[in-house]
Amino acid sequence: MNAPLLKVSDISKSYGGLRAVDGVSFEVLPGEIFGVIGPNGSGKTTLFNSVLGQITPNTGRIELKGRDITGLSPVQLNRRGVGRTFQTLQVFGKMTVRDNLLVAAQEHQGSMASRMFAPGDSGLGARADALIQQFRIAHVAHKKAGELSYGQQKLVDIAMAFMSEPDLVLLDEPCAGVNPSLVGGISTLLKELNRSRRASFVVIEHNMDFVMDLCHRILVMVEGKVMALGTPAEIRANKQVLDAYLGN
Ligand SMILES: Nc1ncnc2c1ncn2[C@@H]1O[C@H](COP(=O)(O)OP(=O)(O)OP(=O)(O)O)[C@@H](O)[C@H]1O
Repeated sequence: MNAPLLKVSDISKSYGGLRAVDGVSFEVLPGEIFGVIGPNGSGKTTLFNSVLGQITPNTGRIELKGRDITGLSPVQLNRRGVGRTFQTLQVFGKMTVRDNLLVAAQEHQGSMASRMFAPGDSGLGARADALIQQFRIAHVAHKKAGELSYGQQKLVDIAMAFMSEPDLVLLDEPCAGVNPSLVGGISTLLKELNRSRRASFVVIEHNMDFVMDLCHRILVMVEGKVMALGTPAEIRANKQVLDAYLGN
């Protein structure tokens, strides 16, 4: 069996008396698209932010390729091959699409200067151009990102996460606010990136059709705990999960 790419063991995080994440463990395999679903407030984002070094969990251990990465900062994680996207867009509206990609790579390398000055190419132009092709945004590459539709900006946002050539990308609600007609396009793109770059994903998403179609395995969180973990078919057939979603 494949050694896990990401191993999350017994993560807990409390806010006052509230156990937002309560003893969660799971593994993501190389090349896997792993979904995390659950009702609002079930702890998905807190779990994500614990894995990504954005918050410090009270307990637990996180390993990437067998090495302990618990407590590393987002920049340190990025250098080890972990990327992320946020629920809200991170693009800089006044910069062109291509410059957004160059800035993202430079920030991943720890430099903030490119946000204040014109971004240098630093040999990253070819990488940006390849992503622009792959994301089918060549026709808008030299437009200011703020002039694009929300859905197109979302594509730029996702492309930015790939500038550091990550092995693992955590996507926080990639379909939120996106026109339903573009959701299929995002799914196709993620499948393509998974195949062509061997990138693994952890995806938080409320759009159930999207998750069921895209993910190899799905973790269901309820009240900070793991309620179920399995293939889309197993999750669909799980009565406990159906009850949690359909409100009993
Ligand atoms: N910084 C914080 N301070 C206090 N409570 C918090 C904080 N962050 C999250 N919580 C609480 O922790 C619980 C889990 O929140 P979290 O945002 O992780 O859930 P979620 O599953 O991502 O929800 P959603 O689907 O709405 O994004 C919620 O009850 C939330 O109010």
